[in-house]
Amino acid sequence: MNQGMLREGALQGKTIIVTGGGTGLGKSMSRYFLQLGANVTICSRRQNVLDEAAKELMDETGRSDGSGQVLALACDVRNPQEIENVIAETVNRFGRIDGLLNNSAGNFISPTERLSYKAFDVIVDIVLRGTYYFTLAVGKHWIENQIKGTVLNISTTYAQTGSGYVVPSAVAKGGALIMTKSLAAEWGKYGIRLNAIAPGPFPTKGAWDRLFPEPLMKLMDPTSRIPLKRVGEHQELANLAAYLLSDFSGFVTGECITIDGGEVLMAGEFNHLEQVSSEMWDVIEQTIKQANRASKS
Ligand SMILES: CCCCCCCCCCC/C=C/C(=O)SCCNC(=O)CCNC(=O)[C@H](O)C(C)(C)COP(=O)(O)OP(=O)(O)OC[C@H]1O[C@@H](n2cnc3c(N)ncnc32)[C@H](O)[C@@H]1OP(=O)(O)O
Ligand SMILES: NC(=O)C1=CN([C@@H]2O[C@H](COP(=O)(O)OP(=O)(O)OC[C@H]3O[C@@H](n4cnc5c(N)ncnc54)[C@H](OP(=O)(O)O)[C@@H]3O)[C@@H](O)[C@H]2O)C=CC1
Repeated sequence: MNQGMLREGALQGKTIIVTGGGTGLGKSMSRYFLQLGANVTICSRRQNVLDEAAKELMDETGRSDGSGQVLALACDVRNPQEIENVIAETVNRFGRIDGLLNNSAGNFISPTERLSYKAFDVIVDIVLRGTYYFTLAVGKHWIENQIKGTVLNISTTYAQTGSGYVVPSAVAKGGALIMTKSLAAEWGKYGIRLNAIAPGPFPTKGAWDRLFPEPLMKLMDPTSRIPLKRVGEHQELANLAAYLLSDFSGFVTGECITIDGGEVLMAGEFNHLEQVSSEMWDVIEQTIKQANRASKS
């Protein structure tokens, strides 16, 4: 489904900060927020990437009524001063902040025993510390100014199950998910909501270069493990993100919604039996029935 879900203007008057908004899924979600009338600040480490993305997004979605504007600010989410600068510049430009989308991440696949100490730190610092720092800074701003803001954290399905070969990411995403739920309980009294999305595979250059590189691609088809037999479309994720950042989800908080074509369900012990042919099922059925009869005699 490659279509926008919410009605036109559904995010009009809102300002949303999107970390990692210059590439991949962050850029796709930002595009949809702009189409729905939100002002969006995109931020990440590389100003040139952000500037290019901002131009592309404005060319595609540009509106003449003053809404749907993009601000591109360099910010390393590991640096609290740079985060505070993004908040100040966003308020200065758009007057307010209503939503924070923590989407920035670092990740790569590797057997854990091959990792250095620094390799763990770099991922945990971007994903867990960065998400906490940005949420804390924006949360303080909202509490001080009595704003009922909304945080949306991009998680992963393995934040709940764990996964080998991406241990630093699993640890960091797992921590960020527990932070989402913990703060949803604590800050509910301020009207602040926090939710998360756990996407399955959605092709992006950033993820594919580091998680599904050429040598692996030759070995496996990632869709074979997915009950719906396909990867996600960016608009499908953008629809869910826009809903969770909009007022339509006003009673949803502390939730993590999985959007993965059923991939996590494959943990079920018998799900791999789809490889068994119809003829083989005939044999299996007869064998079981024979055993049933034998147990009655
Ligand atoms: C099997 C089928 C799968 C299909 C695909 C499905 C995917 C679905 C699920 C995925 C869920 C999550 C996805 C994501 O998070 S995608 C996001 C990916 N995007 C990014 O990572 C963007 C930003 N990343 C980066 O900038 C870099 O990758 C990095 C995180 C490494 C940070 O860069 P930086 O320049 O700061 O760091 P260094 O290059 O200096 O590296 C730091 C240490 O890490 C070590 N390192 C780096 N890469 C590897 C590697 N491949 N293996 C082992 N170690 C590595 C590096 O050596 C440094 O350590 P040392 O200084 O001690 O050597
Ligand atoms: N694609 C997929 O299949 C899946 C993705 N996800 C999640 O979706 C999100 C987006 O990933 P995706 O679009 O695929 O990959 P990208 O690599 O395109 O996105 C990662 C973004 O994070 C930014 N970033 C990295 N380090 C920092 C930092 N220190 N400070 C600020 N920004 C930083 C990068 O920008 P820059 O380099 O300029 O700093 C980049 O824009 C991530 O949270 C990822 O974990 C989850 C499940 C599946």
